Amino acid sequence: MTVNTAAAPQVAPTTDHFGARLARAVADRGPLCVGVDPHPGLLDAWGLTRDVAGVERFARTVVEALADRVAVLKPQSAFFEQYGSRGVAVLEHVIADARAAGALVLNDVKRGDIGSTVEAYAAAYLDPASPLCGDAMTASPYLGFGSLAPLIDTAVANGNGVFVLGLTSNPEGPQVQHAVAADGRTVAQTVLDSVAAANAGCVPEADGAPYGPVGVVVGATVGETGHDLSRVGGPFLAPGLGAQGAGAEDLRAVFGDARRAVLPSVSREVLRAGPKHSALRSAASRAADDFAAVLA
Ligand SMILES: O=c1ccn([C@@H]2O[C@H](COP(=O)(O)O)[C@@H](O)[C@H]2O)c(=O)[nH]1
Repeated sequence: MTVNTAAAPQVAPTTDHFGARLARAVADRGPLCVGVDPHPGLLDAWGLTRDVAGVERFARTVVEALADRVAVLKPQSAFFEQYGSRGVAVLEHVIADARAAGALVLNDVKRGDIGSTVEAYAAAYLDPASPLCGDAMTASPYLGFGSLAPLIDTAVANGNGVFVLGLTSNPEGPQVQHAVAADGRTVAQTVLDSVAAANAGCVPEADGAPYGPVGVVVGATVGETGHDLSRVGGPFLAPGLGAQGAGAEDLRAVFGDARRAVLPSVSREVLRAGPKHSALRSAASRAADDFAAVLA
């Protein structure tokens, strides 16, 4: 199936769509997304070694503590890739174990390239034949939104999702994302509008899914930017909470009425409570309560 990102992709009728799975997970568990980011500093703090064994112990602990209770786990691929093939093998287990325990897995890989290469990324992260396949992945639209068509196509065909970088949480983001394109829109607004077009018609009424398969990353740190978030039709991933300085109230300022579709995402804020399962669970539960008051 070929997806024209300017028009609505055809939805495979027999698939359990990402939007429907996400809606169920959020209804059962709340919208919190917790990152699995085995930072070297966190390995030290947990008394683990800075090697693949330490990363494996760390990631296994996070999955054991949280995969049966949070809606989404988001492994940060970079922290696994830095250990080469053995690190990637750990990531494969994290994905399988987290999904088996009921969490949706969002692979934070931020991939983007020319379309023919993007096809291979789609096969790696969105096709169930791959051991790295999760429920969704992050993607960079800065080779042009249309270059992501193979990702969206593969996601839709397999009932998975893609989260496209829109307004990232880092201070350097606005240099590119706030730049004004020839038609007067910012680069970020063109991304938001392209996501809206890709999602249009992709919300299968029968599933009652409130989300299309294409989400957007909008950092909780970005403040009121004047971008129109109202027509996206997919979920928002909101990193930048906790360690990067944003708090629950920032979600209201950044997302306004769109905040009901937000998945607040925290990594270090929860992970530094470890390694005890009970402490990780308490930290995740505190964060969830904090955000719920604003997102309800
Ligand atoms: O705009 C973005 C996109 C992705 N991230 C990723 O989220 C986590 C944030 O970690 P914290 O410890 O909660 O700061 C990390 O994996 C980033 O690569 C982001 O921060 N901002």
